[in-house]
This record gives sequence, structure tokens and C-alpha cells, in this order.
Amino acid sequence: MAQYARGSAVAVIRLRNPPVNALSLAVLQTLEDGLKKADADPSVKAVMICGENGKFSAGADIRGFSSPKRLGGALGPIVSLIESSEKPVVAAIEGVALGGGLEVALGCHYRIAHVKARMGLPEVTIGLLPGAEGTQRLPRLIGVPAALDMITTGKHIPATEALKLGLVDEIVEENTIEAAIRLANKVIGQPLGPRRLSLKPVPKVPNMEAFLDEALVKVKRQARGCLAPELCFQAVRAATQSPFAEGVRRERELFQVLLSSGQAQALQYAFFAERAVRRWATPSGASWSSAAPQPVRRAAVIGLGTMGQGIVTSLVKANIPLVALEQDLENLNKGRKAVMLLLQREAMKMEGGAQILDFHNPAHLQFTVDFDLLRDVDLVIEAVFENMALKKEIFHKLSKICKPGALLCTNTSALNIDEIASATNRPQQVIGTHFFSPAHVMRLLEIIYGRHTSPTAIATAMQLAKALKKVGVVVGNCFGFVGNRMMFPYVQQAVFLLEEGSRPEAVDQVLEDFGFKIGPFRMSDLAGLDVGWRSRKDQGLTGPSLPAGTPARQRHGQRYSPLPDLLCEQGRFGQKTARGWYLYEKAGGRTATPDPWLHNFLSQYRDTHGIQTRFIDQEEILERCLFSLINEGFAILAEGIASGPEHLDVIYINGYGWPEHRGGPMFYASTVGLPRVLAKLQKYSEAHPDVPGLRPSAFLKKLVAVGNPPLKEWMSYLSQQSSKL
Ligand SMILES: CCCCCCCCCCCCC[C@H](O)CC(=O)SCCNC(=O)CCNC(=O)[C@H](O)C(C)(C)COP(=O)(O)OP(=O)(O)OC[C@H]1O[C@@H](n2cnc3c(N)ncnc32)[C@H](O)[C@@H]1OP(=O)(O)O
Repeated sequence: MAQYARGSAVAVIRLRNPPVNALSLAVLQTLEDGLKKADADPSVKAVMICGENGKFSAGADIRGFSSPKRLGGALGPIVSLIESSEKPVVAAIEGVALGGGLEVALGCHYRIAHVKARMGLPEVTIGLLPGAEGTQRLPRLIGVPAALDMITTGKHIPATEALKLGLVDEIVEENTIEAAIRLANKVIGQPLGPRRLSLKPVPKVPNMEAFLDEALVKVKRQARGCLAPELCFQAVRAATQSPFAEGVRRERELFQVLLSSGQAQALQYAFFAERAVRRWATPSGASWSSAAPQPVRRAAVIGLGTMGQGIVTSLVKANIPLVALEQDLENLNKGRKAVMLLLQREAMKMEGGAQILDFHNPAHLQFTVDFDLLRDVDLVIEAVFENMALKKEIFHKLSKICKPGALLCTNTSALNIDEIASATNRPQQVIGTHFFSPAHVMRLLEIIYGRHTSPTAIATAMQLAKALKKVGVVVGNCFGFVGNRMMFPYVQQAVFLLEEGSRPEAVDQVLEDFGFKIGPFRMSDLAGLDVGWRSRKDQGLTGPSLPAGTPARQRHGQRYSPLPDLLCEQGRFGQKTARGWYLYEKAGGRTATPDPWLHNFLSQYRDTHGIQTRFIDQEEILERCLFSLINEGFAILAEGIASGPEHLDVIYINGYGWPEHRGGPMFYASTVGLPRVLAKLQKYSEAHPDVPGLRPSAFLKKLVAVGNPPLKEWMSYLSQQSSKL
């Protein structure tokens, strides 16, 4: 709703729809009624629009896009109605003014913002464009380059920047509402024509066309197949080419294209999925609603390798005082140097920079080799090498040294949390926190509870994720947890495709065209092939512990490809050694070039093993890689390792470079249609009966058998009928 009140000469219209004053049809109706009432009342000389509870508005109610006609009809005309008012209208912006919220403010004649407010047109991030005339008004107000940047990236800008851009007229540190009413009283009677943005020309940029052409190349490159940024661009370009009314017509057309593109649905699903996973629950009944986190006043990180360095940086950025521990002075000094470099770079990117990141103060960040300094910390994150014996040794030590309430977290990407916890006297306080590299950049934090992990421990880890500005996703304990477990069959298929006749660059291209930031082979070169090699040696799949006489391409009766092991045996670890699946310009180089040596090696390998090379088309590459990953996802859901498909999707979008405009792997499966996914898996499984990853999961079969229900109903079939799976 919106509330209308009239005290003095200034009528107040307050947008009210908790928690973020989203513009629902009801809110819009009362906003329109309020404007008309103010217009008709001769004692009202000016109007002030603000939001309830310190927030202007987060924009159109995203859930309302399922009835686009009604919402579409409403907002643009209301913004025009505000602008055409004969009485000055002032927007008092507190908290956020986003999307349609900012478009309402752009219709107002004056904008005044609290210094802590944030503004933006984030529609592009949910697959849309500002559809209430924002693409036409914003360039007229702040110029094309700044408007294009805001609209095509969706970034939120702070009030201070908004003031510099001319997006707001004034910022205040205290009561925004009172300041807005003062301003409204002051401008009564002043001419409104110059304040109506629709009447202003778009400010000229020297060589506008060349500027726009260049901007378009950048927008397309960054979009990776997502339509919205390019259509946002087109709407802004229309503002530079046509009068206001025609630009608005174009904006509406483009909005309609996006609304019906399917990508908008995927991105909006992802928006709500990210919020849904905060409401975590475990099969034993623990949940976010009853578990309370314990405070983390001081933390510790053990191990200052690449992961530890990123984790320390994240904690410092979150203002959590910490102790960083290494096993000896040499490693400590190396780690300290790397951390300081990262922190300096981060400080340069931040407003307020080094003053905010107080990392030179030992009370905030202390480096040590002395385990005893961990006595008083509330939480420890162990980030050493992926080695069970080493981790158990450390956890045993921690359980003796740390205070009784301290939470003990292990940064592992696959190891058994229960086994690590068994080395302590407090398994209820042991939890997995799987960070993704680089840990100070990647948003995902996979939080893994073990058999004994307490609800408080889970709640504390989730609270930590929030403090680190990460997306925490709670999952159960199994080898590889959710993300890596789904990744194994995907990478396995990619390697099998090479055996059968494909090349790394062909496989990567297909998956990058699909929208992945990076294909599986480039990814493995980046991560280092030696990481998987070590793990396979530990599992006895290769290396000295492999029993004599084991067939080269079989393990435990299943198909196995020794290709990655053979590359490692040749010292090809990826980027770090300048060669892996590709060739790089130097050790640590980033530019991957197809490698004739590798092509030749693959041919010889196929000859050695009598594999007939065949042409593999793009469809087969895509389906075998993606459907095997999705198939594992269904198995994970059936086992109760994750409490819903949203969890898997949020993990893939935030940790594995899955293209967000495809909504995550499980959402993607729902758009392909489960019967098709099943049929394809059945086909590939028949062709490769020794590959369990292609054998359709019982849960997928069940969902197809019950008629391919919508994604939000999947879990209900599991809980009611899991015994029959
Ligand atoms: C045939 C005719 C058709 C022709 C069409 C022609 C024209 C059509 C014109 C249509 C009008 C377009 C108008 C406009 O341009 C479009 C929009 O405004 S789209 C919305 C844009 N806004 C956003 O994307 C903002 C999204 N929200 C956020 O970024 C954040 O929520 C926040 C506001 C920064 C707050 O963050 P937090 O404090 O962390 O809180 P949460 O994120 O957890 O949010 C709390 C709670 O609120 C829910 N929520 C947030 N924003 C919205 C929203 N805009 N709509 C609905 N719900 C919202 C969020 O989901 C949380 O709830 P929960 O999910 O936890 O229950």
C-alpha cells in the first residue's frame, strides 16, 4: 500500500509494502490515488514521496512479473503522472531506490537522498530492462556514458556517487524526510518545466555513434549469451536517437522481448533461490528458524597457501579480527607477504580504502607460528593441504587448545567431515566450510554438516557467510559434497569425449558457448591437474598403490580414463607448468593455445588402446557433460544431501561459473524437460554401459513417471515416496 497524509502545504505519499516496499499493483494504485488527491486539493502546494521504514523502494514486485500485462500497464504511466504534476514532487530517498523505485524518483522533480542510501537500475540482473521509462530519463539526467554503465551492469551506487553524477540534488546525513519537506516548501511556485526530465535533451557526447559502437562490443563480450545487457543498451541507444515518446515505445517493446525470453524467468528464479537457501534445514529437523548463531569476535586461519590467503583477506574485509597461523617462519613470511599484497589491492578498490581495512594493526590481523594464540578465538578455519592425516592431526591439536565453545571449520573440497571431527573431543562443533578459489572473490561458501554437527554450528557458519558477503549453502556430508560431486561426472564425460575423438578446445568451446565462464579443460589447467592426480592417488586409482594387472581403462569394473594421470606423469599440470590440456606462453601464463603435441598424444593414445576415432557433434558434447552433472544432482537430492534443487543451482551459479541466465543445472533440466533429459541419458547409458554417471538416477525416473512436475514440487515426491525409489 501507499499512505497519503497531508499536514502542511506538503502532502506526503509513503510507499508501504514490507520488507522492501516493492511496487505491487496495490502500492501503485494507492500511489496513483494519492497523486490525484494531492492534485485535486487546492491547499496542497507540493508533494513528497518516501518509503516506509527507511527504504524508498526496491522496485517492481518481481513476483508480479507472472502477470506482466497488469504490472506493465501500471508503472510507466504513473511515473509520467508524477512528472506532469503541476505541483512540485520531491523524492525522499532512504535505504534503497532500485529499479522501478528509482524510476518513480526520476519522475519526481527533485530528489534528495540520505548519505547511506543506494540507488540503481538492477533490472538487467533479473533479465529485464528498466521498463518504466528509466532508460529514457536517466541518460537525460546524468548523460549517456554514466546511464549506460548503470543500466547495463545493474550496479547499485552510493548516494555520494549519485550526487556527483547529478542523479540526486542533495544528500543529507540526518532526517531525509524533514529535509525533503523543507525542500518541497522551498520550491513551491518555482517553474517545473526545467525539472521534467522527459523534456530535456540527451546531453551530447563527442562522436556519440563511435562511443556507442565501442560500448556495445564491451556489453556483448561481458554478457556471455545473456540477452538483457544488449537490450538495455538498445533502449539507451534509442534515447540518443529518438524523441522521448518514441524512446519509451522502444523501451516497452524491448521489455516485452525480455519478459518472454525465458532468461528473465531463469534469472528471477536464481534471485529467489539465493534467498531461499538462507532458510536452511537438515533431515534431522535442525533449521534456520530455531538455531541461533554464536558471535564470532575473533577468528583464526590455519595455513596460508592460496586458499588461506583468500580466506584471511575475506575475514579482514569483513572486519573480523584474526590470527593467521603457519607451521614455520618461512611459510609464514611467504603467506604474510601474499596476504598483504591482496589486502592492499582490495583496499585500493574500496571507498575509504586503507582506513577501513585496518590490516596493519596486529589487534586486527596477527601472523604467528604459535598454536597457543588460538586459545581465545571463537572460530578457526583450517585451510591446509587436502590430506586427511594432516587435517586430523590439526583438529586433534585444536580440540586440546581452543576454548570449549570454539567452532572448528575445515576448508575441504571433498574430505569426510565426520572423520575429521572424530579426531576431536567436540564433533558437534566441527563443520566443513568449502571456500572457492580465489576465496576473497568467489561468492560461494558450501557449508557441510557432519553426523554430529550442532544446529548452532550451522547457524554460526551461515552467519559467517553473511558477514563475508558470501552465499552460504548448507549441504550434507558425502565425497565431494554437492558442487564437486556433480562436477566429477561432468569432467569425466569431457575426458571420455577426448578418448572417443574430440579435442579439449572443441569441448571447451561448446560449454563456453552454452555460457560457462570457462570450459572443463581450461578450468582444469587453471586449477592445476596435480590436484586431482593427488586425490586419485590417495584413492588408489592410480600411482604406486594401484594393484598390478589393473586394466588401463577400467577401475572397479567401470570405465576409467588414465589421460589426466598420463599428462601429470609428463609434468603437465596446467597453467603453473605452462602446459596441460593446452599450451601457455610461460609458467603461470593465462593464454591457452591448442597444443599439437597433445593432439598427437591423443591420436597415439587412441591407437594404443584400439579406440576408433569418430566425429562427435556439439549436441552430444553438451548433453553428455551437462546431463551427467544433472543426473548426479538428482541422486544428491534423493539422498537428502541437499534440501532442494535451488541449493544445487545456487552452488553452481556462485561457485562453478554456471551461466546465471540459465538458472542453474536443475532449473535448466526443468526447462529442457525431464523426459528429454531421461531419454538422452538412457541413450548414452546404453552406448556406454560401463559409465555409472550416465545411468539415469531413480529420482529422475520417478519424476518423469509422475508426469514431469514443476521444479518447486520435486521434493514433495521424494518425501512422500522415497521408499519406493
Ligand atoms: C503486454 C504488455 C507488456 C508491456 C510491458 C511494457 C512495460 C512494462 C513495464 C513494467 C514495469 C517495470 C518496472 C521496473 O523497471 C522493473 C523493476 O523494478 S524490477 C525490480 C528491480 N529491483 C531489484 O531487482 C531489486 C531486488 N532486490 C534487491 O536487490 C535486494 O532485495 C535489496 C532490495 C537490495 C535488499 O537486500 P537485502 O537487505 O539483502 O534483503 P533481501 O534481498 O533478502 O530481500 C528481503 C526480501 O524482499 C524480497 N524482495 C526484494 N526485492 C524485491 C522485489 N523487487 N520484489 C519482490 N520481492 C523483493 C526478497 O525476495 C526477500 O524476501 P524473501 O525472498 O527472503 O522472502
